[in-house]
Amino acid sequence: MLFTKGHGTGNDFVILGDPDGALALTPALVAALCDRHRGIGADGVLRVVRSAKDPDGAGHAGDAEWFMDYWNADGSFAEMCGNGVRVFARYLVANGLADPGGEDLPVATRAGVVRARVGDPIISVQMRAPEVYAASTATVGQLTFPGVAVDCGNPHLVCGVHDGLPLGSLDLHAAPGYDTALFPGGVNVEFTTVGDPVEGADMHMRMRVYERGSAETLSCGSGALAVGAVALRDAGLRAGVVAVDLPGGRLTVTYDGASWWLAGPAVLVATGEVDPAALTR
Ligand SMILES: N[C@@H](CCC[C@H](N)C(=O)O)C(=O)O
Repeated sequence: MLFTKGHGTGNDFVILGDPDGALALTPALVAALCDRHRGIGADGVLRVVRSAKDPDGAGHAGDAEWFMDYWNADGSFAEMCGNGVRVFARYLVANGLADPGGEDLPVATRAGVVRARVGDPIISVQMRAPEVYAASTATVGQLTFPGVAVDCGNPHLVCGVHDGLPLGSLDLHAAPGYDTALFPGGVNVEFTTVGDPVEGADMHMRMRVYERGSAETLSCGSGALAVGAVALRDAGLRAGVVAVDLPGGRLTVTYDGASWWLAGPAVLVATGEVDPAALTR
């Protein structure tokens, strides 16, 4: 099985080209590929398949020829992956499957069609509008953090960390506690503090994330979008640019009053061949 490895600000993916939908991908195989000791190692898998060749893709395709079939490291599906879309677009262009100089590139996801603008090294994606919809809390050990639920196509809970508590002091080795009635399918939990002003941005946030299905990751694009949406809302801004710093680097969220954009680097680092049978030995 041929694969490509790529990442966006350290959120890393095994990319499997499967244009005609011939690959029998299972949760067990995804988990084995993502295993950092016995497999290739990644936060998730991106299967690159023609929308028309995948039952899920066909239902979400619109004008998008390609469907991002995204799987978390534990073998579960997710509706959206903001870093994944940018890496997916990089893969399409690098492999001659899409024209970098053309119109914004439509990509079908389980949360609908998003549009990528491909630069080097930055790829920007016009994302589905985030919806801030409920107050909730997350717990880490004995600490409880108030937060807000945000729907970015996939579920997020954005929690502010206050009282001078350093983000780095949170123990995110285990999943934070959350309200399972509000998030029956699980949730990605973001912890944020306000950063010092940075040039070119109206706001600057720092965040760490514990991802549903993947544990703590170095970056989460849809999580950054959720954080940007909450930051602008809390500041009473109807548009603006939010720089979001994560352990893996900086993402930029821009709301121009009509559209939401997520921007950051997307890099392919390796190609190779893996023997699926060897993964389970
Ligand atoms: N890292 C991704 C989000 C991946 C999906 C998430 N773990 C979920 O289950 O919703 C991103 O960059 O958005």
